[in-house]
Amino acid sequence: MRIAVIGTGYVGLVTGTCFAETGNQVICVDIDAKKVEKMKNGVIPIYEPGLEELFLRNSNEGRLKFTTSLSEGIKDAQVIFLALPTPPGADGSADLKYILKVADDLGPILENYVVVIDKSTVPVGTAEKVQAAIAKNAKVEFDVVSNPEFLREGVAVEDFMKPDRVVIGTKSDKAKAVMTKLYAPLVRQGNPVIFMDERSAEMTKYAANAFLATKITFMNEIANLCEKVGANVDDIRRGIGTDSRIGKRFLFAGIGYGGSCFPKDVQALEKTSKENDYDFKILKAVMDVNENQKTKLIPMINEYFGGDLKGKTFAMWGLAFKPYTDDIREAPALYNIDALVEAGATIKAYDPEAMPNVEALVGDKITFTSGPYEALKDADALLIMTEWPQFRTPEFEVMNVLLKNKVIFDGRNLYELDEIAEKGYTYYSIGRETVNSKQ
Ligand SMILES: NC(=O)c1ccc[n+]([C@@H]2O[C@H](COP(=O)([O-])OP(=O)(O)OC[C@H]3O[C@@H](n4cnc5c(N)ncnc54)[C@H](O)[C@@H]3O)[C@@H](O)[C@H]2O)c1
Ligand SMILES: O=c1ccn([C@@H]2O[C@H](COP(=O)(O)OP(=O)(O)O[C@H]3O[C@H](CO)[C@@H](O)[C@H](O)[C@H]3O)[C@@H](O)[C@H]2O)c(=O)[nH]1
Repeated sequence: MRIAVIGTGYVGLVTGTCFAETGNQVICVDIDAKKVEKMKNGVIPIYEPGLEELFLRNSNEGRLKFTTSLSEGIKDAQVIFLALPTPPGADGSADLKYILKVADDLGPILENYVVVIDKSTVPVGTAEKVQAAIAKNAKVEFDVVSNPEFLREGVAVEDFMKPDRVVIGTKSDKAKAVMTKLYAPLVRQGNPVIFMDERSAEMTKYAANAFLATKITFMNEIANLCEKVGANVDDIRRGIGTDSRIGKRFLFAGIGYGGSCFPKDVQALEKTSKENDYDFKILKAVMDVNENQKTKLIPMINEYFGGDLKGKTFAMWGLAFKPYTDDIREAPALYNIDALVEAGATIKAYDPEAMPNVEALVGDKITFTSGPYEALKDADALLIMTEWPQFRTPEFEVMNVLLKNKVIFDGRNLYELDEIAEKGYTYYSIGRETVNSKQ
């Protein structure tokens, strides 16, 4: 099949690359000329495990191409994916300007029947808006389909190539046939393609993200209560996660959810509810709890240092919003950097992938080190923001020498309490008893 993908962010690049890998001819279109030039030269613009290999193979074998020209990109395409940003607008609702601009531009240049696919996360009713925007100037038949994407950053290739399910919103039999053929190589037995109408498909995406954000937030609230009653949230997680009705995944308490999706999508769904005269109370509570959770370690840090952080130096391990990505959008680390710098502290940070992105954002507000141990030298404490696997089994003997105080504030519960007590550390974590080795 001949496929055009408009927008080469995370979703566009993974969609284009994976569909090239299944034997299609793919052209990716982006207005960012520098990025397109890079990709034409075989340079992948994001860090995503496993993607570069597929990107290079399919580029080299001529199945994956790049252009800045929309008309060149969509020429002879049978399907056009819209993988464009839908950031929060001033009022929190998803801003559709990128999607509707491309829809406007597509109308006059379509030359034959095509299926236009909304891959972006868009509010209910967007497929109808896209349909109307294209129809204003279209001279040929076309269908607009809602096909939300459920991939997670860090495991995006795996999620895309072996999806739990594919959701397709369309009432057109012609579009259904095209979509079925397109996804046939990706859908394993038992992992279905689920057809529904456009509005339900759009709503499914928000329901999935809001449900997962709520699940995490529920555990964060359980963690906050555990701290007050002297229980251990990790035991609670194991205790409830083994109930198959609850499930083991997305029950990890921590310093809140971040990333480019959960925060904006929960906000957008709440906005949709409001616009439709529905008071979605849970979502408001989820946003409220998550807001506080992100800087949950700050009061603990203040408690330890007697409320004065001026002149203190903190080593920060992890900056990305989650491991295996360089994405820092809504990363809890950024909120902690702001709070600590505001309080007069200095930060030395290390992240295996995300340092260039943070540097571009915060400049010399903090310093960066070439490895995790370099960050510890003369630091008053260690803060853990992201659960990169290399932080899980550190050389405590090396740490003992470098850190000024044997104290760790861990936003990701990386260490067992008895292990850390044995090493002589004071250890603050989430939803667990504080290990106090100060005396
Ligand atoms: N990032 C994820 O993990 C993820 C997963 C599922 C769904 N989504 C959704 O997918 C959508 C895209 O997300 P993303 O993270 O890939 O976005 P992104 O912001 O990383 O990238 C979007 C790309 O679109 C390009 N663009 C903007 N206007 C354009 C135009 N007129 N023509 C061509 N290109 C244009 C930008 O230059 C950029 O490269 C969003 O709706 C998001 O909510 C994201
Ligand atoms: O038990 C958990 C699981 C996740 N998180 C946090 O939740 C956020 C999101 O994590 P994750 O869902 O793994 O990453 P994303 O790449 O943002 O993926 C989410 O957002 C995408 C964009 O919509 C969807 O496609 C995915 O299905 C959905 O999982 C991160 O800050 C994680 O640290 C926790 O705190 N505890």
